[in-house]
Amino acid sequence: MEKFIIALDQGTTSSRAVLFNKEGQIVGVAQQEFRQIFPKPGWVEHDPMEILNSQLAMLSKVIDDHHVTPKNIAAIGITNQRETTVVWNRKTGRPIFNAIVWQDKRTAPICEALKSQGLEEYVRDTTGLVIDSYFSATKIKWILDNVEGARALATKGELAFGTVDSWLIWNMTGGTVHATDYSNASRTMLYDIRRLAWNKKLLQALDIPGSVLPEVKPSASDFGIWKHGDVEIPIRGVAGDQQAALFGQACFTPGMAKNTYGTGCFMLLNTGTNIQQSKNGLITTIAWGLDGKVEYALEGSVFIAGAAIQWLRDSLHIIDQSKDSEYFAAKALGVDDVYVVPAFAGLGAPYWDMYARGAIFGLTRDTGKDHLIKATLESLAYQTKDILMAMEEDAGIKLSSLKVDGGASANNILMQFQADILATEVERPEVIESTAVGAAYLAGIHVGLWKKEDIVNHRKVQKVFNPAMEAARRDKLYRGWKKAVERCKGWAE
Ligand SMILES: Nc1ncnc2c1ncn2[C@@H]1O[C@H](COP(=O)(O)OP(=O)(O)O)[C@@H](O)[C@H]1O
Ligand SMILES: O=P(O)(O)OC[C@H](O)CO
Repeated sequence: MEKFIIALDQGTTSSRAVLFNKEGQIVGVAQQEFRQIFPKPGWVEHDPMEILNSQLAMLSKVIDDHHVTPKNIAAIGITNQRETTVVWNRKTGRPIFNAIVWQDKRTAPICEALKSQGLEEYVRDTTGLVIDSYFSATKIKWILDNVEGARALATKGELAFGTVDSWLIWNMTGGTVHATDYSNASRTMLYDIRRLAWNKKLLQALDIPGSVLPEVKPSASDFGIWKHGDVEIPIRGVAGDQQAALFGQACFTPGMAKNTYGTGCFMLLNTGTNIQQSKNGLITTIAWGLDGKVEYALEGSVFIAGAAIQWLRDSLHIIDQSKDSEYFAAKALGVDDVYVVPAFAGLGAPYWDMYARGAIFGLTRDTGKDHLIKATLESLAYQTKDILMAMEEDAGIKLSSLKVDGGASANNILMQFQADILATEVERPEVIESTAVGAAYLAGIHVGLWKKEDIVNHRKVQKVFNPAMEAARRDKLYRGWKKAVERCKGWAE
């Protein structure tokens, strides 16, 4: 009997369901974008019901489109935009507020209060993170403090918090399972990544009752059953999207790294069972819990990457589709004077500046749309260079090749510029949906369909981009970028 696995990839801008056959090949994809809500400058929200409905619609669509008999689907794996915070009423099942998205900056004052209590080192040691509005903790507090009646309900144990994986699991299991996995828990700024437990001191500091929290499980384990009519499919794999991509790129051993170009850009380096702390502005995160152990990664998180291309499309209306950026940027090749710093949501690693804001530099009378598009694309590569330099210094290694994936890695001009500006080979696999691959394999491994090593055998390289830029030009360009970043810092303070 033909067996399938479905990965649900709930990203920042779209919900995708990806159907894999037993050979680990993608045989179907259903995808739907959903609304980005920007109520105030610096605020970013999603409607949790839109997240849920679009994700379930894509799950049903991929099954229907490919005429798969549901009983042939061995398991579902879930991977998700991380940190994004949903709080819902356990009795009604309804969210009490919109999801506060990872990019949202409204909780910067709560972060400042934590810093002034001298908690920075404690947070780093315990959770592996820096104090920043990026993570879930301060978003939960904001909802409890600002939604009428929320705190009273929370105190009575009637509210549940979840990252998007938990929200989907809760709904798919009819409100019977309130759970997450280690990789997602490690993004809340409430989870002790050494002791593998929720941290009481941080919960107290933020006045968050422990009763709202989900159970934390290994990334390949039993997350309940999706019942839909007479269809029953087990949910057996869960991981945050960036950790899932690390898994999907088969970065199983310490020293292996990948960089995913989605809405943001996230480079993760496997550090095995070693909890490595960064001296250069990176964070420490749980990669996954598998085979009875937890493994860790160093991460460089860039907040705005593909989102900057969407800004060209949706706000400036100078491209119709993201992929058109390649065509227009090609027309401006050789013109290097313009820089776009897309600090629309502050700056993440290695700068961690919640008050930085975006800017365009180097405009002259002849600057046109093509230059702006090229500079925006290049900003993804410059931000990646910032991260790679920090990571190589932290880990004391020199990457010979960077494994890339995610939507924007399809862009050849960007990938060539990436290789040039890093002076490092860039390797793009045939399947750039590594996130979905990772989630599918976590589920497939748990139901015995695959072994970890199968990913290595199934993974194929599609193209290698070799660095071709002269060192002098590369250094000059990167100096320009650093200068531009300096001028964006602290803008909204
Ligand atoms: N050819 C392309 N060139 C540049 N950016 C692209 C291209 N294709 C997609 N993108 C960008 O990549 C992002 C989508 O990638 P995806 O991996 O689906 O992200 P997410 O999981 O965050 O929703 C969007 O922000 C889009 O603007
Ligand atoms: O939506 P993506 O794929 O850019 O991922 C978002 C990250 O998980 C945020 O930490």
